[in-house]
Amino acid sequence: MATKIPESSDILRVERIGVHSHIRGLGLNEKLEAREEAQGMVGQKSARRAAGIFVKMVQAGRHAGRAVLLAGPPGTGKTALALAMAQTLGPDVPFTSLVASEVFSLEMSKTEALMQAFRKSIGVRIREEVELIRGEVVEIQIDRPASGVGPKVGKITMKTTDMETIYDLGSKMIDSLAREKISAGDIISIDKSTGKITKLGRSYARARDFSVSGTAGPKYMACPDGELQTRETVVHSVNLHEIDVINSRTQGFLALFSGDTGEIKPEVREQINQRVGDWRDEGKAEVVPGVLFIDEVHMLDVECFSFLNRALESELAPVVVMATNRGVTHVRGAEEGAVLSAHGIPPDLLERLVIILMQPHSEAELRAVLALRADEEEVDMTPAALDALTRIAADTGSLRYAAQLISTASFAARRRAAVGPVDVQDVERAYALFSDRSRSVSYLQQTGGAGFL
Ligand SMILES: Nc1ncnc2c1ncn2[C@@H]1O[C@H](COP(=O)(O)OP(=O)(O)OP(=O)(O)O)[C@@H](O)[C@H]1O
Repeated sequence: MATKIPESSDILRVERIGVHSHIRGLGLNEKLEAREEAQGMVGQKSARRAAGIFVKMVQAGRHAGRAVLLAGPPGTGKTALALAMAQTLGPDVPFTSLVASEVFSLEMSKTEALMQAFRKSIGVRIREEVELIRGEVVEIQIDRPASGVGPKVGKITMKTTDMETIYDLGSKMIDSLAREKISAGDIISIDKSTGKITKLGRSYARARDFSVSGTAGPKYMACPDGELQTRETVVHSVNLHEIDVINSRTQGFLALFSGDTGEIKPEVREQINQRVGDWRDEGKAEVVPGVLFIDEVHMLDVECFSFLNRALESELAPVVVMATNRGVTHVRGAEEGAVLSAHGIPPDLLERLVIILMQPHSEAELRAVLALRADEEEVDMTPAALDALTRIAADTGSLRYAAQLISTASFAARRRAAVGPVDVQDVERAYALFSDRSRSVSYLQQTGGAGFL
């Protein structure tokens, strides 16, 4: 089987991490101690340190068979911490986030859903050697056929500071050059095997041609030196699931766009594992474990837990980070009369878990997180407005709710044509417009709405 590699630019990655976009890592120093605020993380110092130590174990390849359980009340930043672990592992490391109940609602078996989530969380860096022609365009000459019909032909002259060469052009290359609007003075690279043309910039020698001020001009650069033909190693970062889907006859890569990948045959996965293993042995690819975050893990059932137990042992396993806010509860799907278990997780899986406790945020921490979010959303706020938001976060017990009010308050400020930063009145307006959970529940209770609370 000739294994196809998906091109990362072709693939739509839908990651639900917009609200966590300010997080860039665990914010630890060289001794793995947490700084008060760093890389977008605030507080949770002992949890961050513990997560950092686990990441070190992963980097040393010593995490097989183990997983992390983050235990703490809602809104303590469990997702944020799991994402920070992924980012500490590397910039192109996959992060997959899943709420346990999702595995029951997809149009596939729950173990297949988990398997796909596992494979989405394993990154493969594929190295490819490409031959390039890179230099400055001296001249493009296009010859129309004398008869007026038939394909166009032409020549392109390219140079570096050390050499100059003329290459023949076929009609396809002529079209690509026209499409990319390549002209003399441009610095380009051409992939020899695919013919892909990339415009890198424009030669300094041509800087005078574009002296019109106020227009966003091209990027000027020096004419390259050395040989025109060079070899370069490019790295494609993909995940195992993407390779599975693209090589699965019944799915094809279009399924990656719709997300409707259906079930994938075990034989396809076995072949991919084999092929990726070969690439790894040949030094062509590197397998990098990413992070699979499973929120509300107590919602999984025994069948899912036994799948996890087995999958954690496999050679290709991501870092599994589970989260729960439950104490002792029943394991779902266990036989009648089954014993209660800590966090609703069966004891055999519990034994494999490293448990990290998450503490509720202090007011100062809530304020710091909200300030980071305002910064991230490029919303300027007065200190008093930030204080008001902090109070809302503390009183409603929902940092997420308070964070959501940032953009609404900013909108309110624009509506009143405010010239300065977002102020308390805008926060109040946003708070009045959009209810938090406890206000909406008490409203429904007062008006006779049905409820289970
Ligand atoms: N310790 C933290 N440092 C930085 N940002 C945080 C921290 N904790 C939470 N946040 C951010 O605060 C916002 C609200 O988070 P929320 O409390 O919903 O976090 P979460 O990670 O989804 O929590 P949980 O999974 O525990 O419910 C998010 O943008 C999140 O990234």
